[in-house]
Amino acid sequence: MTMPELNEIKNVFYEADLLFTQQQVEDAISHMAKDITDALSQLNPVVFSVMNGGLVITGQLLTQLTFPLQASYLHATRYRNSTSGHTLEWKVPPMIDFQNRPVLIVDDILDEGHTLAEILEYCHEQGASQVYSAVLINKQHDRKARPDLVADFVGLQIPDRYIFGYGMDYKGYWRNAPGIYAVKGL
Ligand SMILES: O=P(O)(O)OC[C@H]1O[C@H](OP(=O)(O)OP(=O)(O)O)[C@H](O)[C@@H]1O
Ligand SMILES: Nc1nc2[nH]cnc2c(=O)[nH]1
Repeated sequence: MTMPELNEIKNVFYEADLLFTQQQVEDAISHMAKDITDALSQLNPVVFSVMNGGLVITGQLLTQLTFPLQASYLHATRYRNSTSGHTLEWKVPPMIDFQNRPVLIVDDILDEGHTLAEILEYCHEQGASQVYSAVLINKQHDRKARPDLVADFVGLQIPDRYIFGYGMDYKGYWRNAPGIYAVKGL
């Protein structure tokens, strides 16, 4: 990336609106961990992180889930480093066999929900006994892939803005931002 583009990346961070601080996000993740523990601690689940965005939330959740589980990842993407969605592309399918076992899919954001809906359907088709979903962020608007599409465990609600931080990117950058930020004007 050339310098002017890197300047754009820096400016996006400095001009963004902070929607949730690091402390608020950490509190939300702890609440999710408690609810997930109540629901799944006796079920020996397989937990799949949806790469790339699920990386940070999954890492922080896992150390608060102190019961037997197996953790792995899958990689499905719809946005490909841009700010609008395309068709879902499977880059890495799940690599742990979850036949007749409960599955928990962990992702950063439920926006229109096409990504999550396709992953959940795939897990049902492949023989999971139950399929649960956890997202750090639910984006509030009326463009969901299905009107009834909600995740089982949700950390925070946001308005209809394009956000980054805590695993979510702006043009491939700022997944490392320590809070939830909305891009100015988006
Ligand atoms: O609800 P939707 O409208 O389907 O969007 C949500 C998905 O979009 C992002 O992934 P993206 O495809 O950008 O890949 P990434 O995880 O590598 O950022 C995010 O991590 C979710 O998986
Ligand atoms: N980074 C990021 N990825 C998304 N994928 C779907 N919605 C969003 C969003 O608001 N931000």
